[in-house]
Amino acid sequence: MLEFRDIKVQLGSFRLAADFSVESGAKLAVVGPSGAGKSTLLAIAGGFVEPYQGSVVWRDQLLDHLAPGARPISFLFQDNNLFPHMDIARNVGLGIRPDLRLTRSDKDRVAEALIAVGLDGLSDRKPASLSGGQRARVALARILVQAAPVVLLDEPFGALGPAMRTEMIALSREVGARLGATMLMVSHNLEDVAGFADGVIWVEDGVCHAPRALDAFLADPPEGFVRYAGLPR
Ligand SMILES: Nc1ncnc2c1ncn2[C@@H]1O[C@H](COP(=O)(O)OP(=O)(O)OP(=O)(O)O)[C@@H](O)[C@H]1O
Repeated sequence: MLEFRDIKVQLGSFRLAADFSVESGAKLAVVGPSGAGKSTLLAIAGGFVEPYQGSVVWRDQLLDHLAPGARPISFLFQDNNLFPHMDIARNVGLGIRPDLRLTRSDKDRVAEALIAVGLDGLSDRKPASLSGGQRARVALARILVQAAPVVLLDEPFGALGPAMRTEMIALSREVGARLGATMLMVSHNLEDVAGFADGVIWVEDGVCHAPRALDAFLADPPEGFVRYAGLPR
């Protein structure tokens, strides 16, 4: 279980509270108006934003004093975080060892991950020579080799067209299933949310609300979501 235990943060005049837990293996969408604090919630879990109160807990272990790199968490951002001067295999290998001193078995893992995301045969290419969708696959291959039990995705496929986004959402779920990972994805795209998530964390007015099952959330959404999504009342 991933717990946000009575968390409170303040960034300038912006305040955010979170007090709930996420079941292991859950796939949740983090949804809310622009500026509500969705990215901030992920940053709290990742250790990039420090709460002035409360704790982040993973499987009963307090993460508060761990640096971001020491937490059991992988991140996927829209820019995919790829290094332009390194080929695809090295970009993925960084997920195993940042100094890239890869053993034979590490290299095998990289090759397997590239096959799993559909990039077999492209390991020597540089990111600039790939399409946006292929770059997203590289980032997902890195998530696979990192094998962290928690994966946080912040509007990861916002720059892709609709069909490619749908494909990448499905692949993300597949990657998550292979790892048995707990996943939180920030998205403004309700089709992506429906394709990805079993549940929703609604963020509004300084509060990250406890996850609710997607069906229950959509059947009885908060008033703010009705406005946000432009749903008929
Ligand atoms: N380092 C910071 N210092 C001051 N304010 C900050 C800082 N980081 C974020 N904020 C503020 O916190 C609020 C929440 O930002 P956040 O990026 O979490 O929102 P979001 O819901 O992810 O928005 P969007 O959907 O537009 O990406 C915003 O008002 C933002 O300006």
